[in-house]
Amino acid sequence: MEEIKKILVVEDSQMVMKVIRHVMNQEPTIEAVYAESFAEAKQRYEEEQDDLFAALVDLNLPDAPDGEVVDYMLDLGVPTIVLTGSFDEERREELLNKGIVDYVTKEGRYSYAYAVNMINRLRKNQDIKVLVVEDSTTSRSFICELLRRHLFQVLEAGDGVEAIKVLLQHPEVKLLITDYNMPNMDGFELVQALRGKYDKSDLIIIGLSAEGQGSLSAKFIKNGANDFLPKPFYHEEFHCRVMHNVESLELIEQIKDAANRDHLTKAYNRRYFFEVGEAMYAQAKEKGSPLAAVIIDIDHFKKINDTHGHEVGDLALKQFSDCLTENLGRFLVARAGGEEFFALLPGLDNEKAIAFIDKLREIIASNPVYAGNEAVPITFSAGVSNQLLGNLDEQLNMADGYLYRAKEAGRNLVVGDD
Ligand SMILES: Nc1nc2c(ncn2[C@@H]2O[C@H](COP(=O)(O)OP(=O)(O)OP(=O)(O)O)[C@@H](O)[C@H]2O)c(=O)[nH]1
Repeated sequence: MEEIKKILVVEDSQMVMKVIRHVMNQEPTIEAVYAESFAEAKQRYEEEQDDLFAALVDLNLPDAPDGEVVDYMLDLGVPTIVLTGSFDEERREELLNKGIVDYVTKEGRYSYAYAVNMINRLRKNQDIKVLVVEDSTTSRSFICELLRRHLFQVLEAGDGVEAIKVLLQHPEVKLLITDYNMPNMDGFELVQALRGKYDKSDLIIIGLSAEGQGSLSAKFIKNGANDFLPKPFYHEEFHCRVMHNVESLELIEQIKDAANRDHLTKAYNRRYFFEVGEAMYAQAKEKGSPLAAVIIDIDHFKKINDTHGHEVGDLALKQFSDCLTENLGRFLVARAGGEEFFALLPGLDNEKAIAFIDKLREIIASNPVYAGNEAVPITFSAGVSNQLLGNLDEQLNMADGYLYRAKEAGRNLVVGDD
């Protein structure tokens, strides 16, 4: 389950507070702590500081009429979103320069929903790595500061060559922001080099083009960047562009997950298993390297459903699946259907694969599922085949034959080629 993070909301108007509470209550992963005055905000901060990750504060409070609560939060290093009754261009500029995350005018339900969406964004940003590629240290520091303010994990590189090195060390980077004009390898060369390896939906690239170089923007896109941003830009322009691209990537990931993963357990599904597995099979056959195909089937699963109900059955499937995914981490594992799972273990001969799956059998057998306070033991039987006969289907058929023998022999057993 996702960790719940806390946010401090400071607002003196009862009516506004009611709407915010309502919108916040729809967010299961964020818990709000409320304060109605500056004094109360200080108190809440003292109590909750270790769990707080951001604050949403009203600019004008009866005991802090001039935005003192904003300075207080910023001084403590709390990412702060400001709520204000009226839009004031000068004030907005001043606050953004001070280092607030965002500025939201109280204009109705939509603006509170926007603020909560921004809070959610901050929460998710903490897990996203961004690489900033820019040779000018001033400009690089500025961009990095903007990103850090939005809680991204930020990495830096001074040119394209360095960027490629950083990416190799940190393959989990999701967003790359690159300047055009740089020594050794410029922005276009970098984008071209990266697009050979990373798809647009694996790594977002935003190109920056300097003033007076308008045509560079279009060229960035033509070379494979997801987006561009002409310099100089406003804080909000930059953040909106980043947010828009990150949200698109997350949507694509959701679509990929819906296509590739099983709804209940979130493990890969049968379709994905064959898509990736057939390529692994072909590669093993071509290289003559070992590949173990495993079919894992929970024992007497029907009895769990019949005795404890479908909900406990579902819980057992989820726990079982999580345990498989965790222990088979570097291998391909999928829920083939019902209580049956497939796995492919490249690099392991039959003996090693059996030993590996047998260890997993012991782990599962010693981790019961709980139906209330009652421990319900779970065991599985498995068949393991390393015979690369004709295709992956045939290899799985062999493994299925062994699984049948394991069930026949009394279950809670692993059977392989020997
Ligand atoms: N709760 C729950 N049950 C499921 C799900 N998918 C399949 N099942 C149940 O899994 C059970 C599988 O039963 P069987 O194929 O008879 O196998 P078994 O009881 O595990 O017995 P053996 O495999 O012979 O050890 C059926 O009762 C299905 O209804 C699911 O998503 N959730």
